[in-house]
Formats: sequence, structure tokens, C-alpha cells
Amino acid sequence: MSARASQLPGPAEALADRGDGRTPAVFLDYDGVLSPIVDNPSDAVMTDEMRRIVSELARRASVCVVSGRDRAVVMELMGLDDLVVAGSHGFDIHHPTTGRITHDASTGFEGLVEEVTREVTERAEGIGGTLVEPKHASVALHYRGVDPSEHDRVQRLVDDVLAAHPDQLRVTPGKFVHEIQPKIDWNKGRAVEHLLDVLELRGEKYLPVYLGDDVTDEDAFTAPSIADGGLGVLVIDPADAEGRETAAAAVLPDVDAVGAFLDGLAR
Ligand SMILES: O=P(O)(O)OC[C@H]1O[C@H](O[C@H]2O[C@H](CO)[C@@H](O)[C@H](O)[C@H]2O)[C@H](O)[C@@H](O)[C@@H]1O
Repeated sequence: MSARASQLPGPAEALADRGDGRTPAVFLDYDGVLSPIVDNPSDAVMTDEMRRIVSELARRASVCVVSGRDRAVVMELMGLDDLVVAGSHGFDIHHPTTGRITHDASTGFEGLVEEVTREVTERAEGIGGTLVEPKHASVALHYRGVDPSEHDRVQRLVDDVLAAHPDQLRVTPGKFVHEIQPKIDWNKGRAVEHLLDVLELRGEKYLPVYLGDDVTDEDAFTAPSIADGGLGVLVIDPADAEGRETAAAAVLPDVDAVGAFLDGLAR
């Protein structure tokens, strides 16, 4: 079910309505949730204060990070290596003690991703302001720094790449970024469901909570465990909330509010 973001309550109110005292199983997106959106992706380093909050929460509850980023990159930006992290939009999942967490969609596309990353990198060199971000299981073409008059060229580049691999690739939208991925039925929502199984977080004891800010996070908000009985929290600037339909059940306005919410969770 989708709602206008501007009409949703804060998560504390949404949780009070549920009033069930379950232990949260927390799933966190990275950019726009644990770190504010900035011009250069490599500048999105998590603050010491957010690191403290997330680490302390992980002592009280299960915490997994589910990011569009390459797993190694998001771990470095967080400065934490003791959390379960699902990188590349949930394709590449790692547990700090047991190692790689496999799933049906996790292998078989490495060569294609490498080939497409090369192709995108070569073609993007001709468009000023683009930034190519290679990942384990996808490639991101950023255009935040591209003059708006050139956005069509960026779109054409992506369309051409997709047209050359119509059955193998898809593109997911983001904030001034095109994410080119294998065309596989896997996303952040599937990753959350998989993690709930593998980490044995199912049952009436647990409340699955997912915080995200982007279009790809809607896959997690609509995942059965979040949509039915869990809690999806959209992080969105109130100025943008009127124009955003979401499957989340609650909203927070910014990264600071995320910190305050996580700090108070499971106490
Ligand atoms: O799923 P997430 O952890 O939220 O990652 C989504 C994408 O985030 C990054 O790009 C976005 O944030 C950048 C830093 O604030 C910003 O410069 C960029 O315009 C945004 O699109 C990241 O670079 C991507 O790889 C992620 O897929």
C-alpha cells in the first residue's frame, strides 16, 4: 500500500501504535540515511557520532546495512567491520564472523558486469562531469556534476548499453545516478527477506525495521516482512515529501533525526 510521505507519522508514533515490545531487527540503507547526500560519493564518510550510535544499537539489537554501494566501499565509509553488510543493492552479502552469505542470485554475472563497466567508463569520458563507480555486482553512472543540457547524452549512453544487452541488464534509478545491474529478480527487499531467514530473525519476538531514502528502498518497504507487521521508515526532506508516494509507514526528515531515532531504539 502506498501513501503520500507528507502524511506519514514519525517512527516513534508508528511504533507506539504497534505497541508490541518486539526486539527490532534493524536494516539500514547508507547514503541519505547514515550519511547525508553530498556531491562526491567518496566524501560520504559516516560521522563518529553516527558510528557510535550504530555500534551501540548493534549491541542491543540485530543491525544489517543494505546499500547500493560496493560492500567494501560502504564498510570503509562506515569505519565499521563488525556488521552484516549487503552491498551492491543486496547482491553481495557478508557476515563479519561467518563470511559470505550466498543466495541464488549471487553468482554468474561477474564477466558481464566487468565488460559493461569498461564500456560505460570509456563512453562517459566524453561527457564532462560524469563519474563512474564500479561495484562488485553493478556499475553506477553518476551525473550530479553534468550540465543539465547534457543529461540527454547520459541517458542515451545508458539506453545504448541496455539495448546491447536487453535480456541481461536493467537500470535502476537513484539520486542523479543510473545503476546498471544484472537483470535478475533480486533487490534490497529480497536481500532483507533472505537475511531474516539466514540470521534467524523471524517469529513474533522480532520487529523488522527498514530505514531508506531512495527509490530502490521501496523494494524493501514492500517486502512482506517490512510491509506486513514490520516498519518501513522513509528518510525525506519535508520539502520533498508532498510529491513522494511511498510504501513506508513512517518518515524522518534527515540524517540527524535518524541518529536520534536509532539512539533511542531498543533501550
Ligand atoms: O543504497 P544507498 O546506500 O543509499 O546507496 C545509493 C547510492 O548512493 C551513492 O550515491 C548517492 O549518494 C552520493 C553521496 O551522497 C551522491 O553524490 C550521489 O549523487 C547519490 O546518487 C553511491 O555513490 C551509489 O553507488 C549508491 O548506489
